[in-house]
Amino acid sequence: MLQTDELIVGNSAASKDLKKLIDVVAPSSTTVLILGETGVGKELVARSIHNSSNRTGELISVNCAAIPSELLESELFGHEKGAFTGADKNRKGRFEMADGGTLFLDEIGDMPLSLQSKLLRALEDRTIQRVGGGKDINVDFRLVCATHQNIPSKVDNGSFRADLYYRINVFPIQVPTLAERAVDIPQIVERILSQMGKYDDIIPPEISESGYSELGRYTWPGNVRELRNVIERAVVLFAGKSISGTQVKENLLRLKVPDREEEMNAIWDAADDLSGISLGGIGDPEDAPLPHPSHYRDWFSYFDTIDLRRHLRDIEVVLIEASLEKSDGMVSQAAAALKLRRTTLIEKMKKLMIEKPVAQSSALENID
Ligand SMILES: Nc1ncnc2c1ncn2[C@@H]1O[C@H](COP(=O)(O)OP(=O)(O)OP(=O)(O)O)[C@@H](O)[C@H]1O
Repeated sequence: MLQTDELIVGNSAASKDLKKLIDVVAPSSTTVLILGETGVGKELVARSIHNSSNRTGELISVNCAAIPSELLESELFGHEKGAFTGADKNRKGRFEMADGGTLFLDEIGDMPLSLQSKLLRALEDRTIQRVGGGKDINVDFRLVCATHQNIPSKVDNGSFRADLYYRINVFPIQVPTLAERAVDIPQIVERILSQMGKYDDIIPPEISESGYSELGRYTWPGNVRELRNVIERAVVLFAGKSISGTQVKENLLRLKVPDREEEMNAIWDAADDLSGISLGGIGDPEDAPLPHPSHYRDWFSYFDTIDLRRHLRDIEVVLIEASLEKSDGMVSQAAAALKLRRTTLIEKMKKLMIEKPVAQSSALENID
C-alpha cells in the first residue's frame, strides 16, 4: 500500500506540514475533517490517512454530492429486502463495508439535513440500522470527512447541524492550494507525466525554465486537478517538444496570468497613501494574528468589519522586519528580498518607524 510520501508529491514547507499532520493522526482512530478547495487532493489525503493507519479493513469512499439524496440513505446504511420498491434483497451499506476500515465521506457539506441526524447517531453509538430494518448493527469504522465548503456558515444558516459539525471537526486538516505550494509544481508535473506514461504511449514534452515560471505564477483556481488537465493538453499539443513560457501562457493556461509585479506595485502604491495611520495596533492583544490571504475569503462570515488599511500596514511592518532580520540588518539585501528599491525601503522604514535589528545598528541614520 502506498504511503503518504509516495502518494502526496511535494517538498514545499506546506506539503511537509501536511504530511506531518497526516502521519500524526493516521495511527489513531480520531475522526478527521479534511478542508480545502476543489482539486487540492483531499481524497489523496484520505487515502494516505487510511494507508498509514493500522486498520485492516478497506477504505470505503462516498461522495455525498454525487449521489441523489433519496438514494444516499440506503447507500450509506444499506436496506432490508422489501424496504422500498425495488429492494428485492438485503443489501449492506457503506458503513458496514467500512467495518474494520475507514469510511470517507467526501463533500460532507452536501449531506441532506434528514440524514445528518442518522449519521450523528451512527457516530455516537457506533451502530447503524439498515433502511427498513429494526436491528442495531455494530460497526467498527474510522470516519474521515472532506469538504470544500464553509461548514460554519452552513451551521449559521441552518443547513448543517451544529452537533454533527462538532462531532466531525475533531481533527481538521487544511490542504494547501496549489498556489500556496507552487514550488512543488515541477515534481507534481513529473508524477503526472509518469502516471500518464503507464497507460498511454506518450512522448512527453519538455517544459522550459520560463515555462515552469509561468506555471508557478498562475493562480490555479482548479488546483492539482487543473494542473493535470494542463499537462494532458501539453502532451497532446507539444509531444516531444520544448514548451516556452509564452506557449504556456498562451496555449495552455485558461486565464490571463495576472502580472504579479503590476499587482504588487498597485498594493504598495495603495499602502503608500496610508500615511498618518497609528501603528498602535501591532502587538495589541486585541489583534487577531495575521490570517493567510485565502482565509480572508471567509472573513465576513465571522466578522462585520476589517480595518483594511491598518491590516495592510501591519503586514508591511512584519515583512520588512523579517527581511531585515534575515539579512542581518543589510538594507540593500532586505530591499532585494522584498523586491523594492533600496531608497523605497528606507523611506518605508522611516515612515513606519522600523529600526534595523539592534545587534547590527541601533540607529536608522546609519543605514548601510
Ligand atoms: N500532492 C499531490 N501529488 C500528486 N497528485 C496530486 C496531489 N494532490 C492532488 N493530486 C491529484 O490531483 C487530482 C485531484 O485530487 P483529489 O481528487 O484528491 O482532489 P479533491 O480535493 O478531493 O477534489 P474535490 O474537492 O473536487 O473532490 C487527483 O488526480 C490527484 O491524484
